[in-house]
Amino acid sequence: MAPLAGAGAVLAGAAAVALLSAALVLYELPLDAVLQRAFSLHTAHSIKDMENTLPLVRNIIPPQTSKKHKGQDGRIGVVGGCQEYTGAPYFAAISALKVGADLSHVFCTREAAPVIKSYSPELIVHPVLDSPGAVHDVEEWLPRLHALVVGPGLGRDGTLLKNVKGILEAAKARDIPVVIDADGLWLIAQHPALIQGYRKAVLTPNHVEFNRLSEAVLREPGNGSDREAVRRLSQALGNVTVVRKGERDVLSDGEQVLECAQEGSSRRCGGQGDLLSGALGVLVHWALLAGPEKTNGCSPLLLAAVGACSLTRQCSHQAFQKHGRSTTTTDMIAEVGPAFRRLFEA
Ligand SMILES: NC(=O)C1=CN([C@@H]2O[C@H](COP(=O)(O)OP(=O)(O)OC[C@H]3O[C@@H](n4cnc5c(N)ncnc54)[C@H](OP(=O)(O)O)[C@@H]3O)[C@@H](O)[C@H]2O)[C@@H](O)CC1
Ligand SMILES: Nc1ncnc2c1ncn2[C@@H]1O[C@H](COP(=O)(O)OP(=O)(O)OP(=O)(O)O)[C@@H](O)[C@H]1O
Ligand SMILES: [Mg+2]
Repeated sequence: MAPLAGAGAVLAGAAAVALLSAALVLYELPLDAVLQRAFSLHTAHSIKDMENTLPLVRNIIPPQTSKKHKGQDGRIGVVGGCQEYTGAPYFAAISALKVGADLSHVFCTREAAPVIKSYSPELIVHPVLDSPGAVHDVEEWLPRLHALVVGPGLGRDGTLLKNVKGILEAAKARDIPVVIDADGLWLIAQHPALIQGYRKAVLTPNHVEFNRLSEAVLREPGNGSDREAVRRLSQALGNVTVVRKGERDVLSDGEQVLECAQEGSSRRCGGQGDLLSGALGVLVHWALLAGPEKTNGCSPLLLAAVGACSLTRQCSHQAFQKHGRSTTTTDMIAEVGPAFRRLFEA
């Protein structure tokens, strides 16, 4: 059970109010889910403050019918995968499929491709990222993709980062939603203008990545416990959605600040963030497709982020119950289906 869930819980958290100068409302949600919504005084969302968020996430999930064709529920591209890191792009791409995307592509370096292919026949793997024509090669696929997840296992090689810069510019020109994670965030810290004001971007920094971005963009060290810091970073980037992962995930579009404290686990094995970014790729596509009547005026990207954060933590919780200390990200991916059903379809 999440620590703040309690009987009839609709409380104001006084300390948090003081800290945030904001209203903090706790909801008791089904399945022990606790999501806190905290809004800055600069916005007036009092009615929305009272709403639960998970039901809105449920609203954006496309119905499964026999009338659809392959690809309709999502064609996602993951940009990452190099000599050192082949697991991360695999985790992101397979998670996108397990959440419900129909097709999942990986754009990686030549030598990473056979390795990633060998993990799964379900992924479409393009060995293009270190080729001279990388930007052009990926650009050819962009019209067929609904969202890009940029960064898992990318590494920090200068040539690769230059290619990814071009790919990001091409994705923006086509208005394709992008989730930026891991070494993609390293690139953004070097070139914040790349993403400045692009409202279809979500950044998913961990503790270290958040601090690096804060230093680069705000010239201030990120304060890990300060929700305002997440809002400030989002605002400074022109309201790009920021998801700071941690003991609690803090999410902001520069106006609203949400917190996800879904019960996860104490296991901190690598790859959990990659699962989150892949899941988010699909959910961002679904949320944008759903339209305002389904999202009830809430930011679709924030809703998608709430969905991905809750799901990742629920996967962690379920996997840990079965495997304890030996839990790995592969065990969490096996829980995506059951966790999704429990959170969003029960
Ligand atoms: N199987 C695979 O292929 C995987 C590949 N991956 C890929 O690896 C690439 C690099 O990504 P990354 O996240 O390891 O970043 P990086 O800048 O090297 O920092 C790491 C260091 O930061 C610290 N640290 C981290 N969290 C912290 C915290 N909360 N609080 C405090 N400190 C914290 C900690 O340092 P410590 O101080 O413990 O030595 C940690 O060692 C990227 O491409 C990614 O996608 C991963 O996705 C995993 C699975
Ligand atoms: N201290 C914690 N307690 C509970 N859950 C956590 C904690 N830290 C992170 N998480 C959860 O773990 C998941 C991944 O976050 P993390 O900070 O490990 O990302 P990451 O470092 O990018 O992971 P990766 O190893 O994939 O790169 C998120 O769902 C986050 O909510
Ligand atoms: Mg990561």
